[in-house]
Amino acid sequence: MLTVSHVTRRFGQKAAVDDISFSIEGPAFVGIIGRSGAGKSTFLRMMNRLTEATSGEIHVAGREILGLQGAARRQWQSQCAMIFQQFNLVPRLDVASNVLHGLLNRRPTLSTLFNIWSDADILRALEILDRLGIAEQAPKRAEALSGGQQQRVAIARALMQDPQIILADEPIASLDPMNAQVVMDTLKRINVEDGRMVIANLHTLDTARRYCDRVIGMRDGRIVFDGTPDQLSAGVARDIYGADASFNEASTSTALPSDHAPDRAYAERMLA
Ligand SMILES: Nc1ncnc2c1ncn2[C@@H]1O[C@H](COP(=O)(O)OP(=O)(O)OP(=O)(O)O)[C@@H](O)[C@H]1O
Repeated sequence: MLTVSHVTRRFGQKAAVDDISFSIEGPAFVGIIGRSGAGKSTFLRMMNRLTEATSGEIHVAGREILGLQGAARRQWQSQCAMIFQQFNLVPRLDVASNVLHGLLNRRPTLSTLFNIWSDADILRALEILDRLGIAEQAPKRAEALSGGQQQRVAIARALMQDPQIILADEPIASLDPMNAQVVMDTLKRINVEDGRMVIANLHTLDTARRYCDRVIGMRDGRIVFDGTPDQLSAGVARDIYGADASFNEASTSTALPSDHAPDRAYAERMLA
């Protein structure tokens, strides 16, 4: 269904994503892991056409999507909804309107600007909120909700687009563990119940292991691991995060050697 072929994105001399290729069959839940700067966000943003690729092709259901322009590009963007770490809601707007903004690419700008929605659209937004367990929040301003609730609103907005693929860029990085679990459970439900592909950049290994069918590890713009969660051994994780052999997932920062401290501290956080 999805084939990524030799995709590269350069910023000046630096390749943020460096000639990556992989395929995904069917509605899998795929996690992308890697240290900060590995190229995870750049890849998701290229898929969604928020960032242009320097070279390469991405085929989805036989259609090349990196070359799409104008209306076709916007249509693709609504078929592959994006969820961000910082939710990207309109804070002062009520929850239901935020969800309805998922239709942005599918209707005239003026209607969106003046918040004019059909009864059918409003009903659908409320049904989605109900499905995600936050229907009672519909009239509240988005900014009044907890982080976990806001991320569920962002997922509801994504579902409003009825996307084939959901791209989630560090969807739980700003959440406490309990809210993180609710959000990941929600994404998993959507993946399993609706058959929508989910590709999520994740910052903790245990989340990748728990929720993903497949994990892709990136380092310096390249894919250095592509396998199932049970193939993701501590040694493989060390390679991905650039930590040395003294490293293990249960280690604490005090157990780490002090040279290259920032890198190790980062790797430790990832491995925790
Ligand atoms: N717009 C840009 N201009 C210049 N360099 C960029 C730009 N966007 C990303 N980069 C660089 O590309 C590399 C990959 O960044 P990217 O954000 O994709 O990594 P990441 O794995 O998502 O990291 P993080 O987890 O911190 O978001 C980094 O070196 C980053 O500085």
